[in-house]
Amino acid sequence: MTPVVIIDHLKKRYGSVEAVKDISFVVPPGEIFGLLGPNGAGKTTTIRCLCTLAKPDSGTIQVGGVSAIDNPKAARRRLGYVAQEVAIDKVLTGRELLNLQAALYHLPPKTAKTRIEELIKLLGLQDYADNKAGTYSGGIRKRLDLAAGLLHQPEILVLDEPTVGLDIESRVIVWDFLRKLSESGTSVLITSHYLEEIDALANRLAIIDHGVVIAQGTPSELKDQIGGDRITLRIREFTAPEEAEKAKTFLTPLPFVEEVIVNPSQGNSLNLIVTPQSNPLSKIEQTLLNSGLPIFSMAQSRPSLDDVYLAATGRTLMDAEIAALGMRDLKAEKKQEMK
Ligand SMILES: Nc1ncnc2c1ncn2[C@@H]1O[C@H](COP(=O)(O)OP(=O)(O)OP(=O)(O)O)[C@@H](O)[C@H]1O
Repeated sequence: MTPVVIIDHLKKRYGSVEAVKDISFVVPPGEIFGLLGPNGAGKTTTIRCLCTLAKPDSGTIQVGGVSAIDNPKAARRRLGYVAQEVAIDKVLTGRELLNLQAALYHLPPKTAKTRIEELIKLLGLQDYADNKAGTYSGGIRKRLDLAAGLLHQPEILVLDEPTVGLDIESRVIVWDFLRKLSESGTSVLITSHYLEEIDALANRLAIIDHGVVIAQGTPSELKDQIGGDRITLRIREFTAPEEAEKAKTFLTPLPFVEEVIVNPSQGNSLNLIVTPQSNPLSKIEQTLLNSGLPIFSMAQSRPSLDDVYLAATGRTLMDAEIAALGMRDLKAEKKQEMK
C-alpha cells in the first residue's frame, strides 16, 4: 500500500543551527508512527515542514501522493495538525471554536454540523462543548484540539507531543482515542520524548538525535537488534563499591554474561546484559551464594527503547534531555518563528 507520508532526506536550518540534518521515513496507511527523541532533536521542525508551516532547505515531502513543498494547499487538506500548544480564544465555547475551524476548512454547513456532533461524541466532549474553552482543563482542551484536527477527515493526524503536561488519566484517554483512530484507517504521526508513550502506541518509530534518524523499525525490531536481556541486581540495598566490584569479577566469566556495569547513581547496583537463555537468575544466584555474597533484589527485563537510544548514542534519553534544555534559547526561537 502507498505510504501516506514519505519524507526523504529532509534538511532545515535556522541561521547557524542545523535543526534537521538528514531525516527520512515513511508512514504506512492506518499506522501509528512515532518520532522519538530528546528535546531539541528536530522533531517539531520535521513536522512543521510536513505540515507546510516551515520550508525545508532540501529534501522531499509527500502527503497522500502530493508534494507538500510544491502543492502545500493540497497537502494541508490531507493532514490534520495538533500543535504542542495552541493559543485559543477563551471566550468562545468548544462548539463555537469547532464551527469556526470548520468554516476555515470550507466545510459545507450541513457536513460541518454532522461532523462536529460526531467528533464531540467520539471524544466524550458532550458535557463540555457548550462551556467556554477558557474553563477547560488541559485534558479537555487537548480533546478539543484533536476534534479540530479531524474535522476535515484527514488521511493522517499529526500530533506534536500530545500528552505533555497532561495527567495520567487524560493521557490514557488520548492514547485510547489515537489507537481507535488508527484502527479505523486514519494514520497517526506523533512526536514524543516519552519512551513509554511511543512504546505503548507506535507500530513503527524513528529515533531522532541531533537532526538525524539513528534507528528505525517496530519497537520489538529495535529492541531485538541490540539483543540481550537486562538484569538489575542489588547485592544490598546500598552496596559498597568494593563489594559490587567483587560481584562483578565473579559474574563476568559466566558464559551467558555479555557485560556487567556497576551503577554508582543507584546504590552500586549491577546492570548485566545477558544472552537470552533459560533461567539466568538461578545461575547468577548460585554463583553469588558460592562466593559468599547476598542478594537484596534481582529482576530480568527485555531491552527498552532507552537501551536502544543508549546503544546508538552512548547516553540515555534523560541525559540528552537535560543537556539540550541547558543549551536552548527559547525566546530567540520564538522570535525567529514569528519572522
Ligand atoms: N525557530 C527557531 N529558530 C532557531 N532555532 C530553532 C528554531 N526552532 C528550533 N530551533 C533549533 O533547532 C533544533 C531542533 O529543534 P526542534 O524544536 O525541532 O526539536 P524538538 O525535537 O522538536 O524539541 P521540542 O520537543 O522541545 O520542540 C534545536 O536546536 C532548536 O534550538
